[in-house]
Amino acid sequence: MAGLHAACVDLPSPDHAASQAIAAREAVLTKPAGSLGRLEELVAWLGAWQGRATPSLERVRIVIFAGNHGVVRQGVSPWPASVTAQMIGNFFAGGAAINQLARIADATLTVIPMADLAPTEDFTTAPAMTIPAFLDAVTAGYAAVDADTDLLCLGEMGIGNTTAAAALAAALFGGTGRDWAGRGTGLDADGVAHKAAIIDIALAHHAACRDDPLVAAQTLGGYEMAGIMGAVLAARHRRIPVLLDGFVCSAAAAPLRRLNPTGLTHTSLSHRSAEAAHHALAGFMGLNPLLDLGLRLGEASGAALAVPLLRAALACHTGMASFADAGVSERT
Ligand SMILES: Cc1cc2ncn([C@H]3O[C@H](COP(=O)(O)O)[C@@H](O)[C@H]3O)c2cc1C
Ligand SMILES: O=C(O)c1cccnc1
Repeated sequence: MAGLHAACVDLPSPDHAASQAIAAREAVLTKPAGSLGRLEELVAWLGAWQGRATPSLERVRIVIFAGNHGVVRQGVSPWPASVTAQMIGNFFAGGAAINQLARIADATLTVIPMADLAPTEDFTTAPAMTIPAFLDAVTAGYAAVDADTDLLCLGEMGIGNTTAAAALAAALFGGTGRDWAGRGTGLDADGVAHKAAIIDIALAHHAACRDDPLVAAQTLGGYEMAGIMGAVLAARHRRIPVLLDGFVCSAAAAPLRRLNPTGLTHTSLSHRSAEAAHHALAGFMGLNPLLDLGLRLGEASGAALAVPLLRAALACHTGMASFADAGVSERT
């Protein structure tokens, strides 16, 4: 854990020369200054992390980490844990939402089943993972990042993982089950109240884990969430920009932000999930979602949907004429 902790604290910075070159070009394009709003910021962000004055979106990769959760036996999801493996089959067959969105995004899709889909321990009674199993999952996530990537989109599949994400968010940012539990895949109000109570039992049982973000992730997270954290860390070390998906993906990355206030500056939050606590979580993490479409799916769907937006931002930046080239008068 000490080695991982050090790796999470010691992080490279963005390439300011690249973002300055992008800002300089942006200033002479045929539009009022700043009129493309966040699209302009996105291009500067891509370039700063890629270390290129002309960012590229040739190699966009989507990676979904999948894992199972012992806490499902507490009745926190309306769906059986078997759906995790069945959906992996669906991903490979091309039948899931993410398959369609990956095609639209012109991105490769990789699905990584974690720990042979063995469930974590039920965290109401024991830590979700042992420390070695947690570190193995983080390492597997780290290794899943191809250095030859222009943009990494992350997502997850794991029945029960909105409960793990809520518990982890509570441990990292405070509050109780009621603050963080949401409907997930379709719980009713009674179901959400039960889920909140289960989270409170876990928080009481593992009170000490609140002091250490990595221990919180090991105790309350899951294998696929540890994989996401490892992938976000690898992307930072390799200076690859990352699009995070929804509530679960955000919670999985959150320990990096708690360990280093700049730990997620190479990430962008693709969307605000309909999972109620995502708005608060994004606020604690200093992330401002790009899209707000009422999605509550996970499986990297929001991240994939934001890729065409980034492509649009980049097309404007690279394709627009300057005032001088187009013969358009500049502001008086
Ligand atoms: C068919 C199906 C496809 C999914 N794709 C993503 N999820 C999403 O729902 C799960 C989390 O919700 P909860 O905590 O309520 O179980 C995760 O697998 C997440 O990726 C799905 C869920 C289902 C049922
Ligand atoms: O936003 C998410 O990550 C999410 C929401 C509901 C179900 N699964 C995932």
